[in-house]
Amino acid sequence: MTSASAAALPADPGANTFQVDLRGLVDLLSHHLYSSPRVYVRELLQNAVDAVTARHAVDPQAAIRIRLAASGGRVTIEDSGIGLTADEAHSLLATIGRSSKRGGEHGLENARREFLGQFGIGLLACFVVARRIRVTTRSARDPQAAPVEWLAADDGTYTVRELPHDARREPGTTVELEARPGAGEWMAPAKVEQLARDYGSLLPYDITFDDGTGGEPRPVTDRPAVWDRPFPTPAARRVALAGHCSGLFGFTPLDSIDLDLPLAGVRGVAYVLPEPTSPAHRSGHRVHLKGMLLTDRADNLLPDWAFFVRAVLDTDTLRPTASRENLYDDETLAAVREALGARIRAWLAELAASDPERLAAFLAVHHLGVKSLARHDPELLGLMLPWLPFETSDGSMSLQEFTAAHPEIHFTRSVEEFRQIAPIAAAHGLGVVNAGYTYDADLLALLPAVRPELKVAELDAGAVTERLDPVPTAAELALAPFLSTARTRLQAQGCDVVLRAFQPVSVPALYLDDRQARQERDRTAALDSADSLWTGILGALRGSAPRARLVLNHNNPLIRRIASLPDEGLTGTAVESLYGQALLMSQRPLRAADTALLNRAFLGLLEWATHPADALEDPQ
Ligand SMILES: Nc1ncnc2c1ncn2[C@@H]1O[C@H](COP(=O)(O)OP(=O)(O)OP(=O)(O)O)[C@@H](O)[C@H]1O
Repeated sequence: MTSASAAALPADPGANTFQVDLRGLVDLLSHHLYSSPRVYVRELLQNAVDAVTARHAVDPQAAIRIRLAASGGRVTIEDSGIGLTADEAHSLLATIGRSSKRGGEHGLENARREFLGQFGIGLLACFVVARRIRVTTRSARDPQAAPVEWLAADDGTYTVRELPHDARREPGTTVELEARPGAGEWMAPAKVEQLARDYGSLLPYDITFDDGTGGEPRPVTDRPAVWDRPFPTPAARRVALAGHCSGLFGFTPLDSIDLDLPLAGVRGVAYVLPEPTSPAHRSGHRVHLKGMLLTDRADNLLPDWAFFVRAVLDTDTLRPTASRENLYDDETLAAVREALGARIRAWLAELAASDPERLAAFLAVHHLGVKSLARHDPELLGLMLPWLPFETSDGSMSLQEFTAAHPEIHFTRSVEEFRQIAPIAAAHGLGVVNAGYTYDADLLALLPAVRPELKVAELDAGAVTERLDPVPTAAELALAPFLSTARTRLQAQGCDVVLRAFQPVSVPALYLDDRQARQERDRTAALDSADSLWTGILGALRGSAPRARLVLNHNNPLIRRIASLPDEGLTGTAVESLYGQALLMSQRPLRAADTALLNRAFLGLLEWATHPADALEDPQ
């Protein structure tokens, strides 16, 4: 019996060798490196595939055979690969971190190009589920070498012994695992077959599975990948891809996008999700590395904006992390990510040019994703302008349609502001776009870069007031005393009062302001609570910016009645109430002064309404 740690002899006889506690190491792997014991099936398949690849390089005529079997708490995998001599078994199988696949002039690079394994820890993964591993092997490189049996236990001990020549006549390797107590479920035939298919369906050699019931072995591999299969028509291909997607991801895709980057050795497909999904949601993509499934949860494969697809692909250039469960985030991955993003973007452009109906169906679900993408891509925005929906004062439509009627676009920054102003602005011929939704303000800001003839401006109080019909001079003159009372009353709120006639008649007053007016209000509020130094500075800044305005609607009967009230005190209270109501409708935040005014006006009206009738009569 030999200790695993003793296999690596120190170069200097005086030096000591690290001791490895195999159980501790296996615990570390199973709890901190691998996400699940299931990876042992992948490691077995991977070693068999690599062994066959190595055999093929020295003996291209050799028959290729990889057979996986499971029954009675044991899993066996047999390959017609390169095999091992007794010395190799000592040195490679029992030395953690040693791999034959990094040999040669270009070491690691070589391993990555030709083989799936490279780290020299794969076999250890089997100890996560097995208490004993038995390898019987015969070398193809050294036909004179006897077959070898390597037997290892999870306490870190192993034996190597040579077998008689007829114990194994053909080169190749058989690895047999015996389940650890409690790990039997991972070696149940159905589980092993399912895992083998999941990991190995695209591996480059035919692999079979035998469940030990005496039936025909079943294929594990299913090649070529669906995206590489020939189909009689594009429609037949579409149907096959849709079926593949629902089997793999559980949804029927809206469409599929071929992901083909020959230079980067990437082939695959991105399936468009049929339901809207949050931009914050990161889809898990399935990545195969030289056929072997690396992960079904890759979240760094596509640009963030491509959250509306789930991809499955096979690549031979990207690198795995040591757990072999994710992609190593290096420059190659960044370049591939960008190129895949460009591919998805090109698909969008093709759709816009050739199949508007499908594009419309896609945008009905995923316009948010496309908007997010177009924010940084004026060309794409230009391309999508006829299609991307916006909420406007003329209804939901594309900006292209909207600008045909309104070469000057006014937009509101909040949904509330839009709800309040848009119907009134629209009734007076002003085109307003609601930029309160995600990304819309960014897109409007980018619009002039795409269509320089368009004017885009934030909706301001002045622009709206200008569009509302002025009141005839005679009427305005007659109401001058009322307007003067109203202005005096709202002076302290920093609000002007104007009289206009507008639709709808039911709205008595409109509270309008714009960003500058808001800033001015905030400055005044700060002034009220500032100490004397700041009072001076803030005070010096005050006054030049436009103020908010309360636009009273001369068409509204209530306004006309209030304007002709004989009692100046009651008129003031009514004006304050109108201001408060319009302010509430605008959903602007209330300052302390506004809350005080609302309180005062409300109580004043209650006071008036509940006053005894005789008290209303002239005390004279
Ligand atoms: N079926 C096999 N046939 C021939 N040699 C094998 C076989 N399985 C393992 N080996 C040898 O044992 C070595 C160690 O295997 P192990 O699975 O631990 O690591 P690896 O495959 O080299 O790298 P990784 O940790 O990335 O999987 C391999 O490099 C290979 O030389």
